[in-house]
Amino acid sequence: MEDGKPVWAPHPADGFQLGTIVDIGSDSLTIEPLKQKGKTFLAAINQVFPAEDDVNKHVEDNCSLMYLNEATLLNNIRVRYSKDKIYTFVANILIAVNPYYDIPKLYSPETISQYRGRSLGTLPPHVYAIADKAYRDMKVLKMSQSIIVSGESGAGKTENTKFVLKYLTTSYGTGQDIDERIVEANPLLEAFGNAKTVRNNNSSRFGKFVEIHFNEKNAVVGGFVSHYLLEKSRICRQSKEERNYHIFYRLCAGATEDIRQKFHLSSPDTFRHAKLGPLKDPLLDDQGDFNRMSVAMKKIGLDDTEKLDLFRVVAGVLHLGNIDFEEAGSTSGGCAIKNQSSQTLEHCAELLGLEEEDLRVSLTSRVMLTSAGGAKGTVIKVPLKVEQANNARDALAKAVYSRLFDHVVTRVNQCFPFDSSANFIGVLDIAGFEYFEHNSFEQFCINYCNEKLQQFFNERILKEEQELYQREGLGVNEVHYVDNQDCIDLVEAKVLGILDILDEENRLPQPSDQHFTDTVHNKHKDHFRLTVPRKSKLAVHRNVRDDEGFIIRHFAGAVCYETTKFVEKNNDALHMSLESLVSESKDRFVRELFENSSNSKDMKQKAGKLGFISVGNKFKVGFR
Ligand SMILES: Nc1ncnc2c1ncn2[C@@H]1O[C@H](COP(=O)(O)OP(=O)(O)OP(=O)(O)O)[C@@H](O)[C@H]1O
Repeated sequence: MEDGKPVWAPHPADGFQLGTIVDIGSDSLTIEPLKQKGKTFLAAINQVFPAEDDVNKHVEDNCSLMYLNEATLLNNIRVRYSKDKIYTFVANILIAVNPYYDIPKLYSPETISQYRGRSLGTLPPHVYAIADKAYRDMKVLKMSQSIIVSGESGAGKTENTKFVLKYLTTSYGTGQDIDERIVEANPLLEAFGNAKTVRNNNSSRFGKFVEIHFNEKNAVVGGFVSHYLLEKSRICRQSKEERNYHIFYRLCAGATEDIRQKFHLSSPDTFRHAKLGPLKDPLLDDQGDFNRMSVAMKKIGLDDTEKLDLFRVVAGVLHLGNIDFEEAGSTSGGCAIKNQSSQTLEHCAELLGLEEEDLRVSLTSRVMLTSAGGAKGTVIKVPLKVEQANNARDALAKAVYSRLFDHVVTRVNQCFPFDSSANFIGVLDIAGFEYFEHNSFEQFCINYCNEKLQQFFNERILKEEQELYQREGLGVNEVHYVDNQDCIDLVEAKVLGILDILDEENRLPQPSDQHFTDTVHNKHKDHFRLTVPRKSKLAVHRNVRDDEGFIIRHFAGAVCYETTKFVEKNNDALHMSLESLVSESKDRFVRELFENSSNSKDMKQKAGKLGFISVGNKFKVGFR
């Protein structure tokens, strides 16, 4: 840093501030802000950085800055953002900042045609430039390519993913129906897999990898969507200010009178699973979205019967949530369905193709096979307590809805079939890093995935690039970065990892969140990445007891997880009586939802043995 020249220094409250150094201490500098003369503040020496000569000038690629440091990189993006230039390159990586409004012409057909066939860097940074590079690389290298989209919840991943799809199908499609179908599949997926959260009115609650397939002549021939675990807990419980999946509200708001009557629908506030969060949001138009979704369904080829099948099951899940139980008042210690719920039970049975009496029995008792004693293998019916029946009801709702979502994805894939393809361009869009005031098992799983993605980025960009520089003899100084393997091990290591500790807890005769949390702390007493909530910088977390939560220091920041319901949320098992009930539904569609599940038999066996199927473990396997 040169004498008298402006520097960037981290202000205690206002981010990096431009100022001059007025005094030098042993480990800190006194900075006088250029805009607030006299209001000096202290900053650590190693966090004060030289500023560019003209801080209002911006460059299209961060790599072209004279000084490369955290402050100059951020300032460049900030200056560009203020001029509606939301995209910035870092060599062949693209940074996008969410503008939260439609920038005129940014994604127009003219802009699409401008980027066609143009090398990276010849036009202003744009997501179209990345899509075109992927296409040209696929063509030249004759290899499939993938684009990874990563960022916090609400950063704009899904929107940019859609721009990539639109760009590729418009520029390199065959002008046939299929191009439009690939783009139109999104509203349907989003209706069933997205929800309003505190961060994002249209937050994807599932991860996806979308492949656009090309033939030998490099023209679009079809697409394929793979999805990763839908956030199931949302189906029965949402945090304050959040909603369930869009489809529940859209169906209530937009269904025709005929459908409303047939499916016994009314306003969302009459349904337990839809009324928790805000019913109305000024930015959400459930009725309009229902109409748009219906148009999209038609465009991708869903006929009326298929549409009604989907809606009927959604209505069934809504009614299921309204079934209430009370103590049976007999010596059995079990429970019964409340009288007020009898009509709901009837509706639910009708919509899901079940016998009302069978549903009643399966929700209030479970069938078990004795495994010991003289009567080995005898079927006995065990009455459920109110709490257990509530759990069984919710487990059924989650199972039915998530199978329905699997079906939606499968059905979407049938809309853009292809016989063969030469290569594909894949776009990975998974739920972004999340941290709230209160974080639970969902945030834990999502952040673990993002930790894995960050590791991939570290390996691919930082490690491999540096190895290449070394091999080619470029005297570039080594860039040190924080390896996050220790954080990943903390979560996924065999036996000692948090996910395995949680699975172990689920297998105990009387699992508890407190015992699980204590075990995590005991097994990782001095782990750099793990600490007790008391150590949080935020007062709200300091009230959380040691056996009620833990803090993990993630690559993107420390997150305090409250472990209440971790054990319950980690268990995906549906008791066998309910599982067989729905698998034998009179309704062909419902029956097939359960028949078609790829590993349902395997799962049933596991659930039978352990009474437990691990959600966390599914995440772990999914992201290997
Ligand atoms: N380029 C853009 N132009 C205009 N609006 C945008 C753009 N990118 C994002 N948005 C707005 O921000 C909202 C959130 O973006 P998006 O859903 O893509 O975030 P996300 O990163 O996928 O979040 P999540 O991880 O929660 O799914 C969008 O619904 C849209 O309103």
